Amino acid sequence: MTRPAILALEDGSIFRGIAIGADGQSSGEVVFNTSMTGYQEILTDPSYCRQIVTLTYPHVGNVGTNDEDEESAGTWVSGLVIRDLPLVASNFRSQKTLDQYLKDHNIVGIADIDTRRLTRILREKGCLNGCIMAGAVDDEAALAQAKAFPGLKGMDLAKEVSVCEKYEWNSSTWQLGKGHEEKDATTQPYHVVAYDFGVKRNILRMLVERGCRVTVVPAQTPASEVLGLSPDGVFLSNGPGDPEPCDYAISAIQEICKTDVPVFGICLGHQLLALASGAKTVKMKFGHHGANHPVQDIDTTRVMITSQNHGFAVDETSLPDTIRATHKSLFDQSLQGIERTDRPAFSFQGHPEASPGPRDVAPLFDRFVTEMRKSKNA
Ligand SMILES: NC(=O)CC[C@H](N)C(=O)O
Repeated sequence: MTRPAILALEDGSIFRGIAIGADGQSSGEVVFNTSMTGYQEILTDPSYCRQIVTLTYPHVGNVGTNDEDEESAGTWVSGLVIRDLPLVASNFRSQKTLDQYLKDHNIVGIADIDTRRLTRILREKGCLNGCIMAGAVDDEAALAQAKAFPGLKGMDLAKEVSVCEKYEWNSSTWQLGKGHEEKDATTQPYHVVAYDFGVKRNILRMLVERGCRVTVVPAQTPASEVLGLSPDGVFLSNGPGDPEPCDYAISAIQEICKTDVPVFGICLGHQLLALASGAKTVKMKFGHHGANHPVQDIDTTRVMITSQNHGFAVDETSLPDTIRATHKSLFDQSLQGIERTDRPAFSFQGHPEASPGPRDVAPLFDRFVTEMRKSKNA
C-alpha cells in the first residue's frame, strides 16, 4: 500500500508524491545531483549532511544496495527525492532493496514527483531549504519546517560528522572476486595522516592502493598531534557544511603548512587549505553535484570529466601570491584546483576518488605519492 509524502520548499512550492523509506519528517537544503549511478555512495557521503538530495536520473534503486559500497559508517542525507523507484532491484551484488535500506537507516524519501520541474526551480532560484514529510502529511507544517531550516551558510558540520577517536585504515579499492583487500600496513612505504572532516572511504582506499598506510584523525586534532605521528603526508578530507567557520582546522593547516610535509586536500579540504593560505570562500548559487562535470587543467589545457559535490567554492579573485590556480570548471569557470607556490601543498575541488563517477582525476593521488617520495628522499 502506498503512503503519501510531500516536499515543501521555502519558496512555497509543494510537491506531492509517495513515501519511500521511513515515515516522518526532515528538513535541509535541497540540492540536485545529476549522476546516473551511485545512489548508495551518495546516501553515505558525509558531505551531504543536512541536505535533501534530488536525483535527476529517473530510475533509482534498480541495483539495490550492498555492504561493500558504503562510503562511511552510516547515511547522512536528510532525505531523498526521486522520480521512480523500480519494483524490482536486480544485481548480483544486491543484498537489500533501496526502500528497505532507507527504512533501516531511518531516511525519509519521496518518489513519483516531477524531478525535472524541481530541478528547474533549484537551478533558477538557487538551492532552497525544504522539508520532506512522509506518512502523515501536513502542508502548513512542512512549509513552516522548510522556512525554519537555518541554511548551510555559517554551519560548521565537519566536527559533527567526524570520528571521535583516531584509527588506522588499510582497506584497498574494490575488485571483482576479491572485494576490498586488506593491505599489510608494515609493508606500505608511506604514512598518511588523514583529517576526517567527513571523509569518503574511497579516498582512503585509493591512498592504500598506492602504498599508503593511513591514520585517520578527528577533525579537531591539533597540528602538533598530527605532526607527532611523523606523517609522510597530510590529507585534508571532503566534508559537509561551510568551510569558513571551521577555525580549528584552518589554524591546524596553517601550522602544518609551516613544515615541509606534503599536503593534499579534496573538496572541503581544498577549501580549508585555501582559507588557511589567506583566500576566501563563497556560497554558490546551486553548487555542483554530479558525475560528468568538465574540468580543465589550466597548465596542460587537458579536459577531464569529474565527479563533483560542493555548494561552496574558493573565490579566485581572493587568491594570495602564494596560491596558483591549477584547474577550472568548464561549466561556470569556477576555481577547481590550487597549489601553493611556496611548499608542496595542493588541492582539488571535485572528487578524484569518484565513487560514483569517472576516474579522470585519479592521477592527483599519484601526485601526492610523488610529493611524499620526493620529500622522503630529500
Ligand atoms: N564534498 C565536499 O567536501 C563539500 C564541501 C563543502 N561542504 C561544500 O559544499 O562546498
